[in-house]
Amino acid sequence: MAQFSLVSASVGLITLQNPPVNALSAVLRQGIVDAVEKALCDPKVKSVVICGQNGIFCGGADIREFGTNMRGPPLIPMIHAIESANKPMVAAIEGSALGGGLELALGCHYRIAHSQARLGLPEVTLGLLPAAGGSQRLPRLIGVPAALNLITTGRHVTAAEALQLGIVDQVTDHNTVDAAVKFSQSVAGQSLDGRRISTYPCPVQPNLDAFFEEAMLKVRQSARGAIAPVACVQAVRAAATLPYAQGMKREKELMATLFTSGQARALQYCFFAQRAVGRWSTPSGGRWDTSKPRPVHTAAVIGLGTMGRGITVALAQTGLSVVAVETQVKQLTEAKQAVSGMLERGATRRGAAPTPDRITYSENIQAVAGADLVIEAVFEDMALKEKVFRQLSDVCKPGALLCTNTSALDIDHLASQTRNPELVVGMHFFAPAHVMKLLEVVYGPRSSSQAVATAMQLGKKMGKISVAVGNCRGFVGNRMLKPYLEQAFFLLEEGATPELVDRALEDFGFPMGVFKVSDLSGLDVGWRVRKADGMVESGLSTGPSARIRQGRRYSPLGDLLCEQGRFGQKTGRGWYLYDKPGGRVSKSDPWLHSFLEEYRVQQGLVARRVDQQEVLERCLFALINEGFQILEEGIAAGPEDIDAIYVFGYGWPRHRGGPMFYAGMVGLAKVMERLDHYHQAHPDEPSLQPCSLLRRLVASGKKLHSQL
Ligand SMILES: CC/C=C\C/C=C/C(=O)SCCNC(=O)CCNC(=O)[C@H](O)C(C)(C)COP(=O)(O)OP(=O)(O)OC[C@H]1O[C@@H](n2cnc3c(N)ncnc32)[C@H](O)[C@@H]1OP(=O)(O)O
Repeated sequence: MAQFSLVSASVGLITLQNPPVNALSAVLRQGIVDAVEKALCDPKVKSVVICGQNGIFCGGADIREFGTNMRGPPLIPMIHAIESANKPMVAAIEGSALGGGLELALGCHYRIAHSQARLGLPEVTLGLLPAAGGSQRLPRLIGVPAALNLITTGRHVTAAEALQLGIVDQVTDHNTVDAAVKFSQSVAGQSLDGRRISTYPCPVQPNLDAFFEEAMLKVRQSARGAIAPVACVQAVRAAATLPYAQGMKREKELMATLFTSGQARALQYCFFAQRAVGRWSTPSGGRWDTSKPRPVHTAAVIGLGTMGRGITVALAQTGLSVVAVETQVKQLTEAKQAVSGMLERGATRRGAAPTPDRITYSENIQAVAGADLVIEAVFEDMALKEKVFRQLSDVCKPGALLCTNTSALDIDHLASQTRNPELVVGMHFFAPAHVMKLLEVVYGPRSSSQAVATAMQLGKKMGKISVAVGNCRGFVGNRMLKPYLEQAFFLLEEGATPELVDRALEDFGFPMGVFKVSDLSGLDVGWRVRKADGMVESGLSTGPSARIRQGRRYSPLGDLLCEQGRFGQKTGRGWYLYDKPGGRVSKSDPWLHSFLEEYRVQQGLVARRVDQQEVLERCLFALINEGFQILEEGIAAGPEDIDAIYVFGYGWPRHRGGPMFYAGMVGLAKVMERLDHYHQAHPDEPSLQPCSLLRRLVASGKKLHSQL
C-alpha cells in the first residue's frame, strides 16, 4: 500500500509500503494512484513528496507478478498522472531507485537523493527494457550516450554520479525526506512547464545513424545472443528520433516481444535462483535459518600460488585481518608483490583505499594459530593436503574452521586427518578468486551446520554467490564438466574440429568454447589428474583397447597434445596456436588439423560431418544428465543450486537460465529422447545414458522448475 499524510501543513507525503523493497505490486500501484489523487484534490496540499518505507525508495516493478495475470492499475498511466500533476511532485530517494522505481522518480518533477542511494534501470538484466517510459525519458533528461549506457548495461549509479549525469537535482547527507519536504515547499507555486521530462526534446546526437550502428554492433557482440540489450538500443533510438508519444508506442511494442520471451523467463529465474541458494539446507538437517555462523575476524590462507593470492585479496577486501602463509621463500616474495598489486588495482577500480596493511605474511604455518578460519590453497595433491590438515589440526586454536580450496578432492578424507572433522568444509573458489562470483561451499558427512553457515556467511561477505553442495569427486561444477569435456573430445575423434565445437558453444552463448577454455586453463591440469587416476598410457597405441579405459570410451587426444608439450596458452600451443607463450589470441592451427587426421587414420576412425546441433546436444545434454544424477544423489539440494553454479562460475549464458532450467525449456522428454538416441549410437559412453531421475520425471510428466 501507499500511505498518505500531510506534513509541514502544506506537503502531501506519499510513503510506498511494500517490504522488503517496495516493489510496485498491484496493491502498491493502486495505493499510489489513490494517494496521488488525494494529494491533488486536497487544497491544503501545495506540493507532494514520494518516498519509500524503511530506507528504500523502490526496487522496481514486482518481478513475481510478471509470470501472472497482471491486475491493478498499470504503471505507465500512473506515472503520467504524476508527471502531469499541477503541484510539484518530488521523489525522495533513499536506498535504491531501480527499474520501475526510477521510472516513477523520472515521472516526478524533481528528484532528491541520499548520498548513499543507488539508481539504475536494470531491466535489461531481467530480459526486459525500461518500459514504463524510462527508455524515452532518460535520454531526454541526460542525453543519448549516457542513457544508452545505463539502459543497455543495467548498471547502478551512485547518487554522486546521478547528480553529475543530471538524473537527480540534489544530493543530501541528511534526512532525505526532510530535505525533499523543504525543497518541495521552496518550489511550490512555481511553473512546472520545464519540469516534465516527456516534453523535453531529446538532446541532439551528432551522426545519429553512425552512432546507433556502432552501438548496436557493440551490444550484439557483448550480448552473446541475448535479445534485451538489442531491444534497449532500439528503444533509445526511438527516443532520439521520434516524438515522445510515438517513442512510447515503440517502447511498448519492443517490450511486448521481450516480456513473453524465454530469455526474460530465464533471466528472471536467475534473479531468484541467485537469492534462493542462500537458503541452503543439507541432508543431515542443517539449514540457513537455524544455523548460527561463528564470528570470523582473522582468516588465514596456506599456500600463495595463483589461487591463494586471489583468496588473500578477496579476504583482505572484506576488511578481515589475513595471515598469509607460504613456506617457499621465493614464492612468498613474489606473492607479496602480486597481492599488493592486486589490492591496489582493485582499490583504484572501486575508488577505495588499498588494504595491504591487513595482511601478515609468514613462512611458518604456526602463524595461523590465532586465526578463526583457515583456507588451505596448496597444490592439488592429496598427500600434501593431508599433511597440511594434520599440521593445522595441531596448530589452530580450538574451534577454528579448517577449509580447503580443493576443486575435486575428498573433503571427508581431509577431515579425517584432523581432530575435529566437524570443523572441516570445502571452500572451492574459482580463478581469479578475488574476481569470480562463485564459491562452492562443500560439506562432508561430518561437517557441522555451523561450519557450513560460517563458510556461507564469509562467502557472502566477500561478495560471492555461495552455493552449499555435498562431497563427491569434482563437487557439482567440475563433476558436470567431465562429461561435457569428454563429449567434446569424442566429437573431435568423429570428425569435428576444435573450431567447430567452440563455435557451436559460443553461438549458444558461452563466452569461450570448451577448447579455448582448456587452452586458457592449461591442458596439463587435466593431464595430471588423468595420470593420477591411471588413465594415461604414454604414446599412441592402436586397436580396440587404445580408446577404452575402465570399460568405457576414452579419448587420449588431450594426453597426446600434452606429450608434445602443448599445454595451451602458456606454451603458445594447445588446441589452437598463439603468437607466443602466454599469448591470448587463438588462431587455427594447421598442425592440429593434420594431427587429428593422422590420429583418426591410425585409430581406423572415419571422419564424418558433425553439425552444431550434435555438438550442443552431446556436450550440453551429457552435462545436464550429470546434473540430474547429482540431484538424485542429493549432492545439490535443488536445480537452482546447479544453475547458479553454472551461470556464475562456468560462463553458462544467463539468458538461458542455467543447465537445468535450459533442460526444462527444451523439454525433459526431448532431452531424454536425444540422450537415448546418442547412447544407442555410443553404448560405451555411459554419460549419454539418461539417469533414472530424468526418466522418472519424464514418465510422470513432472517438471523440475515451477516457472516452466
Ligand atoms: C509496463 C512496465 C513494465 C516494466 C517496467 C519496469 C520493470 C522493472 O522495474 S523490473 C524490476 C527492476 N528492478 C530490479 O531489477 C531490482 C531488483 N532488486 C534488486 O536489485 C535488489 O533486490 C535491491 C537492490 C533492490 C535490494 O537488494 P538487497 O537488499 O540485497 O535485497 P535482496 O536482493 O536480497 O532482495 C530482498 C527480497 O526482495 C525480493 N525482490 C527484490 N526486488 C524485487 C522486485 N523488483 N520484485 C519482486 N521481488 C523483489 C528479492 O527476491 C528478495 O526476496 P527473496 O529472498 O524471497 O528472493
